[in-house]
Formats: sequence, structure tokens, C-alpha cells
Amino acid sequence: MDYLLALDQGTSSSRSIVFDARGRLVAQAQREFTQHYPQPGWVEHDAMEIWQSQLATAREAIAKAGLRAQDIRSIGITNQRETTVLWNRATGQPIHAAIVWQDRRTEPLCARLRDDGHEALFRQRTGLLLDPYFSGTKLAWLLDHVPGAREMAERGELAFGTMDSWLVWQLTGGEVHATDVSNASRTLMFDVHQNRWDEELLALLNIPACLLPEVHPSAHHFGQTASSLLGAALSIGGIAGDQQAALFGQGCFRAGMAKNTYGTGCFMLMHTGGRFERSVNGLITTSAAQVSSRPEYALEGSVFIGGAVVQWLRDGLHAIKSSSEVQALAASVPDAGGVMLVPAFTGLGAPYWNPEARGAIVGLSRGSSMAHIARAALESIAFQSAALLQAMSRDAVAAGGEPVSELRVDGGACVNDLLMQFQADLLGIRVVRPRVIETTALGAACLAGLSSGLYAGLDELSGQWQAERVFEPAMSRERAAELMAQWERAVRQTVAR
Ligand SMILES: Nc1ncnc2c1ncn2[C@@H]1O[C@H](COP(=O)(O)OP(=O)(O)O)[C@@H](O)[C@H]1O
Ligand SMILES: O=P(O)(O)OC[C@H](O)CO
Repeated sequence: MDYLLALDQGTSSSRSIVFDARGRLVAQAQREFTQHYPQPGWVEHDAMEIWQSQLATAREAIAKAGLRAQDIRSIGITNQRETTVLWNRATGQPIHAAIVWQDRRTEPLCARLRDDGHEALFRQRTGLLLDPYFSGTKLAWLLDHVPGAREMAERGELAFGTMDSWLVWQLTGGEVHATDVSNASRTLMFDVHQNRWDEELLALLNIPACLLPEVHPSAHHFGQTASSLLGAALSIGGIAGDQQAALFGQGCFRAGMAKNTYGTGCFMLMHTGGRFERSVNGLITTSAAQVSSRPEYALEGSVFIGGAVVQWLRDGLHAIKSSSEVQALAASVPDAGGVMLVPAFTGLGAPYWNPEARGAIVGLSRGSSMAHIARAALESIAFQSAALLQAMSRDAVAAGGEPVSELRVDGGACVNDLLMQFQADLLGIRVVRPRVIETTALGAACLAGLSSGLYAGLDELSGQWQAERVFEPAMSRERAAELMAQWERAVRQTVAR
């Protein structure tokens, strides 16, 4: 009974991982699902395909681990955040494709709310900006565009959810409609101070409250799975949005502790404890995973093009055949030789927030080679992350706290030692890579382990987290500052077009 099953419902695939009681990975299974791009700027998923792929991986992971369902003590769910689905409570069928977090179709509604002067209220209550990224305007769009949806919603026949709620509904055979605070905090409808849906914001978005799931702490017994699905009725004991789950899985439970996930993009979060901090440096405030009803927060910033720049080297420039070759190519030169690559392919996110910016390679000379460009590409991931961390540290200091003193890392690109060393060099702080880099799934499993009594508390989990490698900064602070200044100059060139 001492195993935990994490369901990790991501943007491009559904994965399931079985962990043992000491947080060691026992078995995993993964399935990709279809991405739909019906119009420029629109991104959709088939929620039924997501559910089927998630269920299949859960069964496969349990089988690969050689376990019976009864050996699983509890299930933790973690998910791509903000992605919005609306379904019929009677049939359990979605009434439209899920609108994915990347989808930009609701910019006109966001602009209208901004023009009407509502942004300050949304910021204050939710910690977010009025941006199509978040769920609220996506839900409003569905109610306004799917024929009959609003009438059905008002009759109480529909249910809204992010992917966690959708999976819980399906797993419990339509018995439970619930979410956790960390997912709710990404919807633009949730008051993160009171931990409850906000009627004023719902009215501004024209959304009936009867659509919304119940909100609980992230470590909580959400319900039991229907016994026919996995071979036994299992407890669902934890839910958190994937970035907050990663923060939790990294053991970042206290103010000032930060993690960066180096995936396609990068997501950096810094815990701020029980204090809601408003960034003056372009970051957003979000609810951290919570183990009780006491609110806890994090500051968050994201880099749009992180590991994706390596994919561009591979697929766009044909400079490498596989992503793992980038390290050898970049290491074949001692430095980038003055080349700076700003991968503003889709504009720049925090702390720059410039949707119009486009990419650039600057500082080329006759001696520049593909190796210099590859090195500059890799370094761009660290430069963008460093700009985020500096913004976070400035916010922390402005709020009377300390600058970040250590960065915990995970995600597909954190295996790159050259990148991690350069990150430590730029930041001037330790960069620490844990033994288990599947921290998102681990975080969800830990939440389920806490609510099911497998773990006594956060101290036990802190003790379990182990570093695999520590990258100590080796560059002089003068040189690091010079490089950051060079980077900022290159960024300005991409913006001033
Ligand atoms: N050795 C490497 N060095 C740098 N980047 C890498 C390396 N291996 C993989 N990547 C990058 O990591 C990303 C995949 O990481 P992953 O965490 O799986 O992303 P996601 O969860 O966003 O799909 C890809 O963008 C890939 O280019
Ligand atoms: O599925 P991922 O890992 O790309 O994460 C998506 C984020 O949760 C979006 O906010």
C-alpha cells in the first residue's frame, strides 16, 4: 500500500508515474495526443482524447511497476494549467474542444476589460494580468460562441474545469466536481486572498457560478476512483497545477526558495510564504500548492522559448541532429565569441513583455561559426532565466525579504551541464539539480502522500529531497555583469524595430 501514482497531464502528452514511499521512480508510461490549430493563434485539445490517454498511461504504469491497484495508496494529479473545458453534467461529454493555455482568441475580450478599467481589480484579487493565457475569458468565449451553451449553463446543466477537474470528474464517474487552489488561481475568477471564487469578477466576465468546481487545498481527499477503471477504488489525494507541483516536488516550501523548469519554455517560481506579493518587475502572483486552508503564494515568470531554441537549431538550422548534440557543439568553442542570440520568436515574456519583439543574432564576426551560434543559443536560455531571477530577487528585497540564494532546476534541458554551469555563473548562486528530475509528478505524488498519511509533514519531505549535482558559480561578478549588460543591449535591438 505504500506506492503513489502521479497523473501528469501535460500540454503535449499524458504521463503516469509510480513512486515508492521514498519518492523513487518505479515505473512510468507516456502517450502523446493531438494538437489542433483550427485558426492562427488558436490551440485546442480533445478532452476525451486526453482522458483516454491519461487512463491508458495510468493502467500501463501500474502494470509496468508489477503492482496491483490495491498497492497504490493514493493518486496525485498535476496538469497543464489554464486549459479550459466545458462539459455536460448528464452525459460527461465536452460541449466543445478544450481551449489550450496558448490560445490567443480572447485577446479582444481582454482588451475590452482593460479599456473599461478593470485590470487593477483583477490584478489585486487574482494576482494575474488580463491576458488570454488565463481560463476566465476562455470560458466566457465558450458560453458566448457554442450554440445553446449559456442557456444550458444557466440551467445548471454544464460544468467548467481545468484538466485536473476534468480528470477527477471522469475518474470518479461524474461524482466529484472539484479543483485545488493552485489551479483555481489561474482562472481570473478566484480571489487568492480569501481562497474562493469571486462574484464581482464572475459578473464582469458574465459567468454563472453554478459552472464552477469546489475548491480545496492541494493535499486533500478529493474522492475515490470508480473501481472499474483501475482495478480498485483508489483515493485521489492531491492536485496541483504543474508548475506549482514542481515547486512542491523541489521541496521549495518556504519564502525565498525558487525553482526553474527548463522545458520547451521555462517556468520560474519563487515561494513567498503566506504573503501575497505584487511584482513591480513584470511577474505574476499565483497560489502555491497548499497543504491546509492557509493561503500560500509564489511569484512566477516564464520564458517562451527555452529548450525550443535547441529544437530550432536542430529543425530550423540543421546544426545538430538531436537535442543532446548541442552540448558537444557548444563546448567545442571556449565561449560564444561575442555572439548573442535573442530567441524572441514569439515576442518576449517576463520581465520584458513585448509581443512585437522578434529574434536576432548579433555580434557576428568573420570568425563566428555554427559552434558559436549554438553556444549563444544555449546561453540565451540562461540569460532569459537570469533576467527573471533578478526580477524576482528585486521584488523579494523590495518586500523586505532576501534575494534568492539557490536555484533548483528540472525539466528536459536541465540535463545540459554546460547550460547549468553558465546559469550558475551568470546568477552568482548555486544551481542545484535533484536526483529525481520528474519533480512535477513527484510534487503531485507528495501531496497525495501527505493527505493519505504516508508522510507526517513537510519536514519529512524536505529530508527526502536529494541533490544529484550542485553547480557553483565560477565566473567573476564583473564578467557576469558585463555579459548581462551585453544581453540587455541585444534584447533592446530586438525590440526597437
Ligand atoms: N541536452 C539538451 N540540452 C539542451 N536542451 C535540451 C537537451 N535535451 C533536450 N533539450 C530540450 O528540452 C526540451 C524538452 O524538455 P521537456 O521538459 O520534455 O519539455 P516539455 O515538458 O515542455 O515538453 C526540448 O525543447 C529540447 O530541445
Ligand atoms: O504542460 P507544460 O509543462 O507545457 O506546462 C504548461 C503550463 O502549466 C502552462 O501554464
